[in-house]
Amino acid sequence: MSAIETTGLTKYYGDTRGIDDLSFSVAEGEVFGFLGPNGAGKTTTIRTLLGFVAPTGGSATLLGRDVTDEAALVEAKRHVGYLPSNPGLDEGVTGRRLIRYHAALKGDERSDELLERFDPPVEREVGDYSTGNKQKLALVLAFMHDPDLVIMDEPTSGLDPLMQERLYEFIEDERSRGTTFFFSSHVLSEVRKVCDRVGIVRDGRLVAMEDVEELLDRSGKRVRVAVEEALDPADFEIAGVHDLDAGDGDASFMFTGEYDALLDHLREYTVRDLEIEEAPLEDVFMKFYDHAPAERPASSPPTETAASAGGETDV
Ligand SMILES: Nc1ncnc2c1ncn2[C@@H]1O[C@H](COP(=O)(O)OP(=O)(O)OP(=O)(O)O)[C@@H](O)[C@H]1O
Repeated sequence: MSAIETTGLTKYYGDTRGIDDLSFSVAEGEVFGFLGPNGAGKTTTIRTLLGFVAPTGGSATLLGRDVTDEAALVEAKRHVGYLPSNPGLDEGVTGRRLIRYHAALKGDERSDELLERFDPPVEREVGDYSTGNKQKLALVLAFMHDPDLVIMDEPTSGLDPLMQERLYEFIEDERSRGTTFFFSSHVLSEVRKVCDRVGIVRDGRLVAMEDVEELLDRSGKRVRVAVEEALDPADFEIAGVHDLDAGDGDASFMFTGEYDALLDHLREYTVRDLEIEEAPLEDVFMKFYDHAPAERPASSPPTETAASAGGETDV
């Protein structure tokens, strides 16, 4: 069984396209990153998966249960954690009180451990919390019932670098316990760090689905070389050289060829400096953002009228 499965999932808000014809699956135990520029449809996908808005077309299952079937969705959500991008927490109560409330709703398997890990100031009223502290409390609430699948909408927004690192470590630990993650992001470095696979959405459509390691392997390495001699582009007519920028005594390019051939070639020069590094993720992903073909025109009309949105509640 897939943790998440969508088939032709579509959501229009009136005439405005949210997502169109999304089909993908997330395997159990996988950490899946859902990437795309602003307005691409990431939040709409998450809200549709969680039943906060009804799809206009297509279907989706969470942990094998149809998200448009209310009873099935309630059952699925007992095993699902959700971290919204702006957790709308009740501001007039203490963090401790909210934790107790959530414990009564969905159970509490591990709030003590999570509080130790994320350390939000639980004795204070949530209204006095900083954005980062709200996010820490939201993390405790999202994980306290020990969910099998966790859906997170831009989880690191609002966290300082130290807390971001702590969250990445936590995701790693959870992954080794078999928890499945689906999270949206536009922070490319975090995708590199924690995701097994990424789906890239643009203008409401899925434009790529990639294994992160394979994607980086295929993209090759960035090479920078400085030599004593003057250089021109003809000096780098070697198989596997792309995006060449050759200056007077230095050159930089993407390389997908054989290293031996490159090193043999460089031996003809007096090399002053040589750097070979992983392709910058920005370059790798931007081509999907900018050039990937959309399957249909951006303004194609919905086939059915938008269904009414359900109320948004935490799970
Ligand atoms: N409630 C709504 N009513 C009307 N249009 C909406 C609504 N929510 C989203 N949209 C539209 O749907 C499209 C997808 O928006 P969505 O918020 O899902 O994108 P996103 O990828 O999450 O963007 P961001 O990274 O900026 O959060 C956008 O054109 C947006 O304007």
